[in-house]
Amino acid sequence: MTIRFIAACRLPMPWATFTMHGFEDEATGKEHVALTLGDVSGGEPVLGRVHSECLTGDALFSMRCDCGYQLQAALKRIAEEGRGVLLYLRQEGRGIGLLNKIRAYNLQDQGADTVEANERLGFGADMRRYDICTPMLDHLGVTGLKLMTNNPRKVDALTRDGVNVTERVPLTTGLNPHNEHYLSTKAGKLGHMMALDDFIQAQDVDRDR
Ligand SMILES: Nc1nc2c(ncn2[C@@H]2O[C@H](COP(=O)(O)OP(=O)(O)OP(=O)(O)O)[C@@H](O)[C@H]2O)c(=O)[nH]1
Ligand SMILES: [Zn+2]
Repeated sequence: MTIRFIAACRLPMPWATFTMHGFEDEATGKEHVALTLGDVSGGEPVLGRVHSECLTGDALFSMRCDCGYQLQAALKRIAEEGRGVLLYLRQEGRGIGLLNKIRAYNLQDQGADTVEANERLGFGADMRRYDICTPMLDHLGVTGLKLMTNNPRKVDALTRDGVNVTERVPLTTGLNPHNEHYLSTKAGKLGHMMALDDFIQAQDVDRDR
C-alpha cells in the first residue's frame, strides 16, 4: 500500500472545527482525506464513517441518492460525540468514476436500476476498495471504529483489511421521492440493512446549506 500523509490543517465546519488530513495514494494518484475531531488516537473505539465520494450528492445537492445527507449526518454526530473520524475516499460512483456514473444514471433514467446500470456498462455492482483505510487509520492512531453505515459488506471488507470495527451504527437519513427506488434496490440487491420506515424524511432534515 502506497498511502502517504502530506499535510493537515484546521477545517471549520457548521458543526465543529475538524482537522483535515491529506493523503496521497502513490499508486493511483488519488488524493484522500480524513477529517478528525478530538483525540482519536488509542483509547476507546472512535465513532467513524468511511464515506465514498459522490460529487452529485455530497457537493451538488443531488436527491438521487442518500450520500449528501449521510455525510452531513455523520459529521453532525461526530460533533455531538466530540470525538470521531470521517475518511473521505475518492472512489466516485462505487469506484467506476464520475463520467461512468453519469452514463449509469442515464441508463437509470431509461429504467435500469443502480445495479443493472453498472452491469450493462461492464462493471461490477460495487468496484470499491477499502485497503487504503488501514494506513490512514494507522497514521491517525485509530485502533477501533464504531462505524456509521448501513452496508454490512463494507463492514466485512474493512474487517478483512485489518480494521477493527467494534460496532455498526445505522445511518438512515435522506429518504425522498427521488431516491426511494434507489434505496429499495440497495436494500434488496446490495444487502444494505435499512427499512424505509427507519428513515428520517429528507424534508425533515436540515441540510445546513
Ligand atoms: N455506479 C453508481 N454509483 C452510485 C450510484 N449512486 C450512488 N453511487 C455511489 O455510491 C457510493 C456510495 O455508496 P452507497 O451504496 O450509497 O453506500 P455505502 O457507502 O455502500 O453504504 P453506507 O455506508 O450505508 O452509505 C458513492 O461513491 C456514490 O458516488 C449509482 O446509481 N451508480
Ligand atoms: Zn450519492
